[in-house]
Amino acid sequence: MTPGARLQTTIELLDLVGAEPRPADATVSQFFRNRRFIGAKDRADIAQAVYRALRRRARLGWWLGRYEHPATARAVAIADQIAGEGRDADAVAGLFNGGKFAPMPLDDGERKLVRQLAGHTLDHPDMPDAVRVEVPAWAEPSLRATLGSRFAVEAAALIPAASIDLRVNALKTTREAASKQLIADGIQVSPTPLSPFGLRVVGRPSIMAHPLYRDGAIEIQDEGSQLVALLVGAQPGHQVVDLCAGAGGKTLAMAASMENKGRVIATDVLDGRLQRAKLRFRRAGAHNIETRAITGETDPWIKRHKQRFDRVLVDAPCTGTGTWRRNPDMRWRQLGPGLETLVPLQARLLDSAARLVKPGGRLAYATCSMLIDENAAQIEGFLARNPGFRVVPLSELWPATVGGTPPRNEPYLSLTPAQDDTDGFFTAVVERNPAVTVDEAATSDD
Ligand SMILES: C[S@@+](CC[C@H](N)C(=O)[O-])C[C@H]1O[C@@H](n2cnc3c(N)ncnc32)[C@H](O)[C@@H]1O
Repeated sequence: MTPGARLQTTIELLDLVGAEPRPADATVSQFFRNRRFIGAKDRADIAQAVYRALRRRARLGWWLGRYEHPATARAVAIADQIAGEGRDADAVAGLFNGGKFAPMPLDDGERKLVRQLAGHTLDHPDMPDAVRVEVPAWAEPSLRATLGSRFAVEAAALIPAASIDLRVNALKTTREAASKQLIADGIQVSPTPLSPFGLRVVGRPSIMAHPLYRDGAIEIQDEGSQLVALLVGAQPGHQVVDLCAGAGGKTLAMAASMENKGRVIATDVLDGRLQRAKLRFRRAGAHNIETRAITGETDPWIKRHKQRFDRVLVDAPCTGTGTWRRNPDMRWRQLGPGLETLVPLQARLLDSAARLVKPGGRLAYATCSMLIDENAAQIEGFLARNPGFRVVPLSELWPATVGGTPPRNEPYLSLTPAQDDTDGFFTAVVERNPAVTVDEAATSDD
């Protein structure tokens, strides 16, 4: 492809990502599936340019606002090239020549924009803090409340692309053996610092084509997710519920901790996701998982299974603010429900999940959010409503589940990209008072 054709394709894709009501990665994959004639190198360059513009969207938008130019995909691409990449303004203008597959010539407004942007760099001292670190207005107050003086550092760490992490499936192999095989096959990996089952991949090689992936011996899973699943403390023989199991990533990790002994029930409101997860369970050799579609947190199945389970995980639907490194478009386009819907839903999920927990059993609550309203504030609200539960602090939990000492001496685990080089994750574990007998507790819960 010529540079002009690559730029035009980038603009088309930026337009589509903004218009399609689904996550950018789904739009990007579909776009290339429909254009198999685009070679691998061009595809990688175009995808990289699209993601780069999404990661800089606030700053590019700020420049366009400064020069009162509408934020069209063409203008975003122009600003990205000149202010973002430091390319010569005339050379960029020259790509808009209306040639075969190249972008149409610039209009008057765009020509003016090119002149105005010439010589500027992406950051500018007049930019508000939140723009500089790419935080949208809807998340800024909550993120500031959570992070305090670490706001700018943490938000900046959410901008670059995340590494690929693998979880080695202990049902099939060991971390050492998997690591050896991957390295022998030219995929550079190193052990993750916190998860004993994690490998961090260098670069972005294709993992899904590797035999270890096809055999279910490795899964793609952020180190943070691996830690969440470990902290649940599911042991061989336990009865476990993964209430919001989705694609089953954490279900599988728990099944591995249980060595296929005992039972995990994976529930979700989306049956399609559970059906797809089943294939994944099979590939991983996890035989102790049952799936069950539920209608929601008030499903009668929950009432019928009061106090039956040793461990219950609520990996709650959330804003996903901790995953912005992987999904940069999520900052700007709210595809799912907002905080005002999610916070009460999370509280209801917690209260319902609590009903399933045996005396002495544990309820783990996790989000991939970094907002206090979805995290510590939820647990505090839960404890106020459910005095029969106590927090199991990280100092007690970590040595027995992950092993070693926790990264910080805090009651809950709050992983962040700046501190831990993981996605932003929150996990709290609470335990039902073991002294309450099943009958008493069942009555008090009705
Ligand atoms: C964060 S995702 C779960 C990711 C999954 N645990 C994993 O590790 O791959 C949250 C899930 O909650 C599900 N969900 C949303 N509302 C729910 C409800 N009321 N009851 C149960 N699941 C719900 C969503 O369908 C979604 O799959």
